[in-house]
Amino acid sequence: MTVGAPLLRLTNVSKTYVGTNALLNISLDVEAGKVLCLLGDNGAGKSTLIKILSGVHAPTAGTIEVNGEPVRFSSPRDASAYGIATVHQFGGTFPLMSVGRSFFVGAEPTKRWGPLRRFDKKLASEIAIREMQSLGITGVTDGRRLVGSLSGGERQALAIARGVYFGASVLILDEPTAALGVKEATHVLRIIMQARQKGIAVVFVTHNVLHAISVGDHFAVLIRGEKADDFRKGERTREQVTDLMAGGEAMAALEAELAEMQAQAHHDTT
Ligand SMILES: Nc1ncnc2c1ncn2[C@@H]1O[C@H](COP(=O)(O)OP(=O)(O)OP(=O)(O)O)[C@@H](O)[C@H]1O
Repeated sequence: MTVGAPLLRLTNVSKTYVGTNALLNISLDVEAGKVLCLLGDNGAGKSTLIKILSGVHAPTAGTIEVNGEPVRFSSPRDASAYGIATVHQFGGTFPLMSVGRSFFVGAEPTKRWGPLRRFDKKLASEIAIREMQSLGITGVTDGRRLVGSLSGGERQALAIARGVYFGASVLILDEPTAALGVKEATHVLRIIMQARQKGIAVVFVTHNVLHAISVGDHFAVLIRGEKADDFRKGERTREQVTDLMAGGEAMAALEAELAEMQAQAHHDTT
């Protein structure tokens, strides 16, 4: 471990699929107790970056360091052994599993598994419910409920609670607020802040500028696989970020076209 090194550092990371440069020379630092927002429109390379960080894909070029030490993740298990937990968009894919069981599924038996020598459903349920409640989710009181019966926000909370409980130092959240209503999204944003307060590094992947700005400390904007901007809280306005993501010129062209259509409609009715 190198003193002062960021928890996770990417240097000039690129990923090429056949015929596509999905990522080109991405350098990023992920710091403990901070929220790094990864912004980008469809196809910008966000999922590819998540796959690299979570050990699903190896980069074609570039280096990854954890606490200053170069690493190579050859599987998601490798990344998780380094404390990197990834929460996918719908908070996990076990709709027919109980909340209690899904909380412990795939967990490393050596870590917090100790008291559960054989799977103890009652205890697993109690722990899952307690951990969700500690993140302010009070609507789920029975760990026997099926994951599929939880709301989108509750599923996200369950997956985040699980990451926190099993000692993640980096939580990667893939579009955690995308499918949620305003109230639930707000709750998930609050949970992100709680994880940050616990000293966890959060990588919040989103295309929602408002959500990003409300919780982010550090921001990177991806456009067609390249890092188009990298800034800290307060250094850009919401409009500046939205314009950059939408591609300023494309937006101006659309506005001009809409104005013309409106003028035409006005002309037709008079
Ligand atoms: N397995 C693959 N093979 C070939 N090209 C791929 C593959 N996966 C992604 N790509 C391409 O790489 C580019 C980046 O895709 P990626 O899925 O990382 O973007 P994204 O920002 O996550 O988009 P979205 O928000 O739509 O999921 C796109 O042009 C995509 O078509």
